[in-house]
Amino acid sequence: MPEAIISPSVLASDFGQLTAECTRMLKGGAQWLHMDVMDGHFVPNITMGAPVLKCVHKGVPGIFMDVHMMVSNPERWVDDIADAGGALYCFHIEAASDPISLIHAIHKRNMKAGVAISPDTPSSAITDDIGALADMLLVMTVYPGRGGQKFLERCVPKVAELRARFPEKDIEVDGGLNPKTVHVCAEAGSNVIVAGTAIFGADDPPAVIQTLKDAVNTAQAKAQQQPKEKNGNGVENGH
Ligand SMILES: O=C(CO)[C@H](O)[C@H](O)COP(=O)(O)O
Repeated sequence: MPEAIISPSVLASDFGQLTAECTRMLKGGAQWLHMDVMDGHFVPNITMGAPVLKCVHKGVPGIFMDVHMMVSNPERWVDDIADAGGALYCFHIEAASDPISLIHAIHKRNMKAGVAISPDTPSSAITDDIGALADMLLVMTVYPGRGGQKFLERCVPKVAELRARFPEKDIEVDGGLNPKTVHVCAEAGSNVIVAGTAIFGADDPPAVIQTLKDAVNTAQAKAQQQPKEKNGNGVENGH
């Protein structure tokens, strides 16, 4: 099973202290930082772009920037984000005209490729060839555009559908995640947890990071222990 990864969303950070905020999260046990890039077209908000990411990359040695591109024309920014030090380039399937070519372009720049689906997009939009080529699949559990929204539990079945089709891939969830809502996502098969408000707004962010990580590890251990489905004769299927 892919490892539990916590990726705090910088949308909930103090943007005036972005480098220090990212460093604080890594020291607190986070492995990735979720960098929310919004262009005012794909979503009704503007955050930051490659110039800011470049400064963060320079100021935070070893950072893994999990860059979530909430932009139209995601093809346009691959080189800029790669040059800025992006480690993972996640684009929205709704915004991409040729997802396969885009994934190849991302890989060519030595970044991992992520494919995101918004709440109203079915998991089937990630076709077998796209899912097989991507490194990470992102199921949004809020409408992209701003932090602090209510978790949409109706999106969780899509996590289970994707986990069944792609057992080895990283599957990320993003939006309204906290120590209460994480469990349904982890049990459905998500291993990469994005949380903004719940981590940056906490009195003890390292404790929240650990709680989220524990939820994934516990769900994975439970899934591995579950006895295989048995047929009417008490014999395990497949034997
Ligand atoms: O991509 C996002 C919104 O578009 C944010 O990453 C997401 O909403 C996380 O914030 P929070 O944990 O506060 O819900």
